[in-house]
Amino acid sequence: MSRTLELLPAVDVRDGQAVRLVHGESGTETSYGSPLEAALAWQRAGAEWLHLVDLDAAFGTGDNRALVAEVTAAMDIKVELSGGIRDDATLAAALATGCTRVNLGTAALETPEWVAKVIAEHGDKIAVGLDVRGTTLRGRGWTRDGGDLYETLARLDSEGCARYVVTDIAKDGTLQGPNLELLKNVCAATDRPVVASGGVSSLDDLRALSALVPQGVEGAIVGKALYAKAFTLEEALAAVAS
Ligand SMILES: O=C(O)c1ccccc1N[C@@H]1O[C@H](COP(=O)(O)O)[C@@H](O)[C@H]1O
Repeated sequence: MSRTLELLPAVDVRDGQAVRLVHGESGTETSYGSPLEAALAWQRAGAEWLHLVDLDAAFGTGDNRALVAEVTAAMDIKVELSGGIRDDATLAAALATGCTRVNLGTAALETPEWVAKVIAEHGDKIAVGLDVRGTTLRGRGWTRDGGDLYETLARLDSEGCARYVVTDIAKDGTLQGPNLELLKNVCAATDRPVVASGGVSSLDDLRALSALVPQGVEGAIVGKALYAKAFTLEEALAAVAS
């Protein structure tokens, strides 16, 4: 039986607001109001997952931890939590929200021993976000280079990482379509499931990502396209179901 592409509508939180960025650059925010209202709207529309990001924690400009915990607690659906999860304390706080899994970015680049340890301890509750420009990973709010994509992928595979969330920074927030070549290359390099992030602009993009499910693309994060009303979440769910 062929699997259906999972859709993860995104709620990125900056300074208490749901926002979208362009290329993940601080200062490019468009605000979309209450994160809780946005998350509840995606849940009402039929989402099975929420991709929830604390952008202040990712950028190191503070955090929205209490709000992110409040949103997670209000959800009946699965939540993937990202942003600023870099040590025992921030990981414990993230897992204590009741989220389904967390997504580690910077930590996988800067503290690989700690990441290997928490992968061993928490299994598939840990995903690693591979945020790339070309094939160079970026951390600390995507402001610093963090090594080669494929070397890091091989290391994380050997440590038992359960899943990767792959973001093409050049596409993120741009409505230019996902980087299908990058996703195919990552899927060819690992047998772990891959969640695609960045660039989704149309239902055809979602159909193109669905065609990569047999190669290992498990899901797709959808952000700007939903907020810009390029399509509704109901339409997106129908498109990947057919
Ligand atoms: O999602 C974004 O738009 C984004 C932009 C800039 C930086 C990070 C962003 N999101 C996610 O944050 C985590 C990384 O956080 P950290 O490095 O672990 O603190 C990762 O999931 C990014 O995709």
